Amino acid sequence: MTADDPDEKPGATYASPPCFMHEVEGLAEPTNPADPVLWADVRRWRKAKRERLIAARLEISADRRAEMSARIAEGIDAAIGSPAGKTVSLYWPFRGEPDLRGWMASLVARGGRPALPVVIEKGQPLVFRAYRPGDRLEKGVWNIPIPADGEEVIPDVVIAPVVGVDPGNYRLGYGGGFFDRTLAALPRKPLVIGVGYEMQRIPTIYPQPHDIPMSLIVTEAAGPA
Ligand SMILES: Nc1nc2c(c(=O)[nH]1)N(C=O)[C@@H](CNc1ccc(C(=O)N[C@@H](CCC(=O)O)C(=O)O)cc1)CN2
Ligand SMILES: Nc1ncnc2c1ncn2[C@@H]1O[C@H](COP(=O)(O)OP(=O)(O)OP(=O)(O)O)[C@@H](O)[C@H]1O
Repeated sequence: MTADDPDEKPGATYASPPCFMHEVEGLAEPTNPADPVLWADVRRWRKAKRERLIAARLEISADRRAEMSARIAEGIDAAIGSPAGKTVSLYWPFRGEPDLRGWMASLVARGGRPALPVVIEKGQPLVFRAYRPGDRLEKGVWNIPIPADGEEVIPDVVIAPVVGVDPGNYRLGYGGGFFDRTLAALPRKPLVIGVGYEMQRIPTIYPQPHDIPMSLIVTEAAGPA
């Protein structure tokens, strides 16, 4: 492995990696939150991994992304069955995420209740607002469109777009910690479906104590796993 290896592990960019880093790889237990040095390494590694994964995702053609989004929508249907009466949080796609807005319309047609996540404040949990295609949107944090008027709801199902995902169903997101913080704070845990492309699967995100695994993952290749 060289310092340029895209799969380098945390610390690998140093001439002398911190001596404990070899213990991280393959570690089944969450690492120690009280160890700030280790977390600093993981955070640095995640930032670099995130950037590479987002760049790779944006290189996929829009047509191919649309095809994969359609397969993912089928996989979600297979996973949740009838959505009638269920509140399902989706997301407004950005940075090449699967576009499930067509599926959102079919959700409404089948009696489901879509919602979108809203960042109220950095460092705080997300809230979810009811949203149906055509409802008024406004610009939220990072310019992500959010429902302007929707009532606040608690979702039964949360569809979470991943930047990366590992075999333990741990999600690498954009680095705000929003989904983890939100799941930790919700009164009842929803079914959390991570969605992404096969190319976003990675061997580990180096899960930390704050990382909450998703219930299942749906990609273009396979249904629920
Ligand atoms: N489409 C979509 N909407 C979503 C999410 C998502 O993952 N996808 N979210 C899921 O959580 C929330 C937004 N989360 C975000 C978290 C961080 C950044 C962001 O730009 N972060 C900085 C770095 C932050 C840091 O490292 O401290 C950046 O990339 O420059 C953007 C959105 C709610 N809405
Ligand atoms: N339940 C929580 N309580 C307090 N802080 C948290 C919680 N969950 C995550 N965080 C903090 O959020 C920050 C970012 O976490 P992480 O790298 O896991 O983000 P992410 O999952 O990639 O981002 P996102 O969910 O926004 O897409 C970390 O500093 C972490 O400590």
